[in-house]
Amino acid sequence: MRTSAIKDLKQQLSLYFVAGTMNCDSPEAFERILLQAIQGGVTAFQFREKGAKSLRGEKRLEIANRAKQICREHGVLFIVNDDLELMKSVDADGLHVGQKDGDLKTIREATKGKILGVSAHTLAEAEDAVSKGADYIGVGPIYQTASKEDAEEPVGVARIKEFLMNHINLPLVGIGGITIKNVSEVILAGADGAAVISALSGVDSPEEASRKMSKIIQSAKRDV
Ligand SMILES: Cc1ncc(COP(=O)(O)OP(=O)(O)O)c(N)n1
Ligand SMILES: Cc1nc(C(=O)O)sc1CCOP(=O)(O)O
Ligand SMILES: [Mg+2]
Repeated sequence: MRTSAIKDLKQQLSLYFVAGTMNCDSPEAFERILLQAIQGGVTAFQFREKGAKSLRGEKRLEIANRAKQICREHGVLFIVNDDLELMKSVDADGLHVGQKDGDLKTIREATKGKILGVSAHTLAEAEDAVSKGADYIGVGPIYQTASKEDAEEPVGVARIKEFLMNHINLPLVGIGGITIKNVSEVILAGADGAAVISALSGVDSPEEASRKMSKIIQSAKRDV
């Protein structure tokens, strides 16, 4: 990736909303929440339709297409979680994979021309992701999270600082337990963005929460 493209991606990942219909009361609520969160300032969205209550088949494809449409209309990056075939079917901007989602070299080959995000919990995983051509890294869980059943132990913002001290220069996105109250700490530690599920999907006003979070992130970025 060119330096200017990395800089653009760092900005585009500032407030990264991750969600699926199972994080909301219904598919209709999912669309409404996504739109409101975008209106408040979300800059990237990851379609993570996963787990027991998630949609399958045609319905899943339909909702993914609608979410992509909403993102495109508002200039928001649209990333698909885990599912390469779905990413291709909806022509998303990219794919996000974790350490257990397959061989990274093969996934990189299959996502040429798309943004590839990779989760890293340790420095060794981050270095591996860099060497295999990831475009950004999701680091976490920064704090305790209730949104992911198989989450690792929290690593704290120290892990972000460790990556930076060891010259991991890709865009870094913190994830896991990030809220309005602690997001500034994540950005001040050096992350380029914050990825959240419950802070935007589990609130009365996703627009207001998103607006507040977005302001805090932009202001913390000026202080780094
Ligand atoms: C931005 C971002 N960072 C990390 C993750 C977690 O990915 P993974 O470890 O593959 O877990 P699942 O989300 O697939 O359950 C993410 N999704 N997004
Ligand atoms: C999807 C996901 N991945 C994580 C990781 O550590 O890789 S933590 C997480 C859940 C984030 O949800 P919330 O913002 O509600 O804590
Ligand atoms: Mg995954």
